[in-house]
Amino acid sequence: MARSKRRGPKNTGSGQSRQDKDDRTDLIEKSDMDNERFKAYYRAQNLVSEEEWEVFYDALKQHLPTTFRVAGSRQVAHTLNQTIKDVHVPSLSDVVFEDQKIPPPVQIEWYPDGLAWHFNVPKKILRKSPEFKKFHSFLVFETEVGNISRQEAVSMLPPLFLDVEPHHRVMDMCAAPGSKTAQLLEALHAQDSVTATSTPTGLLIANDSDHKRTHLLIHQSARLPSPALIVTNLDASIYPTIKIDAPPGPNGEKRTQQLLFDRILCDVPCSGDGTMRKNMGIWKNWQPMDGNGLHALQVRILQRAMKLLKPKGRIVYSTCSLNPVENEAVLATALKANPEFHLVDVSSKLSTLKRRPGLTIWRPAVDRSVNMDFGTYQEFKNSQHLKDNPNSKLTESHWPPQDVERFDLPRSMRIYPHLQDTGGFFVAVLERRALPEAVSKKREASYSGDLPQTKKLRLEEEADEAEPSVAPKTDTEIDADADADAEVYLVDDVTATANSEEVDGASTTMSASAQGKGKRGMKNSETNGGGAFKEHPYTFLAPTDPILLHCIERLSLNSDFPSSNVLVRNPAGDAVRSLYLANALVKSVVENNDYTRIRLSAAGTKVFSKQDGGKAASAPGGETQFRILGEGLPVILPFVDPATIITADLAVLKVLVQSYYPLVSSFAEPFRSAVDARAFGSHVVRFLPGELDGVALTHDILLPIWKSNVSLTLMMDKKAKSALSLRLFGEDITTAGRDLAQKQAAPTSGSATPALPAKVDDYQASEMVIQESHLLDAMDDS
Ligand SMILES: C[S@@+](CC[C@H](N)C(=O)[O-])C[C@H]1O[C@@H](n2cnc3c(N)ncnc32)[C@H](O)[C@@H]1O
Repeated sequence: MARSKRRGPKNTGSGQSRQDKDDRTDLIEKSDMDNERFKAYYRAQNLVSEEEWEVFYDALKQHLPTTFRVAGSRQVAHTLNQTIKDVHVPSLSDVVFEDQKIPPPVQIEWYPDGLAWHFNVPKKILRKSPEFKKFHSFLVFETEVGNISRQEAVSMLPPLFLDVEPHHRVMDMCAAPGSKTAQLLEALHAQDSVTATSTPTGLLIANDSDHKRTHLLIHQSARLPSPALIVTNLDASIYPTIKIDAPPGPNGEKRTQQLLFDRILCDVPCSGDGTMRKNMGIWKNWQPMDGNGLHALQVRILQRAMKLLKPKGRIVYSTCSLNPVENEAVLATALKANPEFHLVDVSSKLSTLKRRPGLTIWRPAVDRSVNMDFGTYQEFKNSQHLKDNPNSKLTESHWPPQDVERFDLPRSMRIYPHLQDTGGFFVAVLERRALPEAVSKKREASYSGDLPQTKKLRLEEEADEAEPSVAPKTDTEIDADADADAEVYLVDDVTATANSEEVDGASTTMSASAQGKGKRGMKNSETNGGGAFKEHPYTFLAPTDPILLHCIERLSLNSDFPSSNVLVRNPAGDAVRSLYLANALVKSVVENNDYTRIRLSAAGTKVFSKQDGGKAASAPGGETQFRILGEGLPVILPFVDPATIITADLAVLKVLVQSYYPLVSSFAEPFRSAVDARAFGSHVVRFLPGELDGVALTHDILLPIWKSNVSLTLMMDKKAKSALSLRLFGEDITTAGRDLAQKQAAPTSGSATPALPAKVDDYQASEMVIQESHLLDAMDDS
């Protein structure tokens, strides 16, 4: 959604605290949910028939149901979904609150495999009904660990239409805060199992021009650690060319080629009026010029995506706006300029999704008073209105083109709130035609050495050669822009999104080049907060690096471990603290590009970390210890020698969940001897399916532990531990959970004593507790 600072609702996405939510100033009475300009504008656009208008308008005023998606790998998701169906739904089916029967959650009909749910229960009931309170805790904890994603139903659509596969090269151009990025990552990792992640051969670049929001994106994506993920912080409308390795030249010389994408998501900044049911401030502030002002940026982002796409590739363009100027008008302009693209008929996909076809007739409003007098741009151009308002930024592109029929705009999809009780949304799927055979052959020849090696081929230019495009900027021009901007990035404290300018009264985004040149009265009220771009460099360790070899040996990784794909991020390029794993394609991107120009915020995923603090940091012999990170384990697991994995049962898991540092001697055999025989440091335990006191573990769970001299620690952060406890034992039996329950039961009793004393061995407890924070807030931006 658009991030207007001047008006409209504050983005209520991730990062907002409960306190903030309670303090919301955009919550308004139903009687105030009315806006004459909105009515006049959209009635005239004929979004729905006259008879349907009232139902449509009334639906915008209704409380939006809570929706969530069961995330994670396919198997984990199905297991958790079954728990919701078999345990939670039955327990919520007979809830009566203040004499009213409260309906349980139901599955969203159109979402594949029934993995998305919605329920409409007021907050008061979530807080007071014991059954819903329990369900709510379950949702909060599972969201925390990444198994559930709270996301608006309609916001789940774009990734579904993108059809991502594990080998795809995927770009999410406007990705923060990242709910759709998470879906795309899941699709890349579709081959993951319950216990281990696959390493996709493709990659996902998640980009956002807002520096702070990019970091939110990194944080969110830690829930699905992936060696295939890159995060960048760039203006998508001038996204630079990314280079990767090409097959070597005839004499073995190194060559590069442009990275072109199979799939691109353009979930562009927009006026966001489809989110009115959630962002109620829009009722007060809506005016038609918001969409007019964003149109040009939306076109530029879509056209840049078109330039970055492979032949036969697919783009999904989406907004949470109802405005045709931000939707069909953008498509028509971009399709006209790029005739090698067409809209795909996706009417048979998600067949139960109720949708309306894209419009072919619309009229922009030319001022705030919703003046819609001009049916064509020509009329507007010759009008007295334009003579009186010579600074109007409205262009031909805001109106339907004369040959509108040729773009198949009805193939795009409009989702209205009254159709299936959701927010409003717009989605379109675009495809690029395949290259003519002659060009494909020429390209292949270029890599097998048939062409002079001096002819460094730009694949993008070849595609253009085959199918001349009338795009407004060439790649070379865009590259030149980006080059010019690179210097600016390093000296100016600015971000693209943060610096809004007024275009016909609308808040919109300046291009990075406009920012750099200090054009047009830039407001700099919100900056990237971090000054110049200050990310550390990325250095791949040599496979012979002693610390890397030490990690491989101590953690018993097999020879398949891609030790040449391990990178570190510090000025010296040494393995001092954290080690990250990237797949081959991510490595190729990192190694072939200039990061004074490309603001690279993250690459790959953190897998090992130095064990911190005092004596715990080094083994009794004094050697430095690295540990497998909890979130890194699924990535590393395929390479861990199975013989080194310790097996245990549910009883062991219960003790490890209940207390921080149980003594090795407190465990029953055979686990005690198995652990006793192990060295000081990081190990992996496989908890086998079984039953304990009526609790069933239905599939293997693999978790990292740390063994010190006499005790063990489960290496999970507190919240992940609580989520596991709730899922397995139906209650939070962790020390933190018990403390909290005690405090809640006796709020005035002062210091709460844990029901089970935590056993602390000779190494300091504080050194052993891992404080890997996760964002509490769910990702609920659309
Ligand atoms: C609709 S939101 C994206 C929501 C996101 N796709 C999700 O599902 O969580 C639009 C995003 O575009 C970003 N943005 C605005 N202008 C941009 C630009 N020129 N280039 C890249 N990102 C931009 C904003 O910071 C915002 O995060």
